[in-house]
Amino acid sequence: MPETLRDAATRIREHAYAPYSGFRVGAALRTDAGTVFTGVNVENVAYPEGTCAEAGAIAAMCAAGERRIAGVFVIADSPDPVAPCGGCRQKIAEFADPGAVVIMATLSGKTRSATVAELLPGAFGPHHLAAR
Ligand SMILES: O=c1ccn([C@H]2C[C@H](O)[C@@H](CO)O2)c(=O)[nH]1
Ligand SMILES: [Zn+2]
Repeated sequence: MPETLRDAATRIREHAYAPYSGFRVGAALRTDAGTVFTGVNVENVAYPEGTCAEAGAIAAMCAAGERRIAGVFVIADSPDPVAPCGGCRQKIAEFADPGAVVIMATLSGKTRSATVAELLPGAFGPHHLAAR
């Protein structure tokens, strides 16, 4: 049986590097072509230099030459389903249709899902640059 996005995100989360927050996050995305890419948060002693799990998965997708996200799964050991930060919402929106679904989950099994448009209403997009 193929690994689900949940399985991939849960497995990769073990590799998160989060010594400062202790909050380990795993992300998995599936592309339009059906490939799965994963990422983890990678913190740094210079705190603002830390990167999110979603950003890692997106970087892996681009490095592999793929560009379209069909769906995202993100998981953490949180009381409520972990929500992508604002920056990650913008990063996901760059490569996903507004209707693409982002599933947010806790290790304990709670989930919530939302479309990209719901996560980032009124998003800044290419149409804002069109007059240039
Ligand atoms: O969706 C999220 C939310 C938070 N974090 C990371 C950033 C930081 O390393 C830690 C605490 O904010 O969790 C992610 O990777 N993805
Ligand atoms: Zn983020």
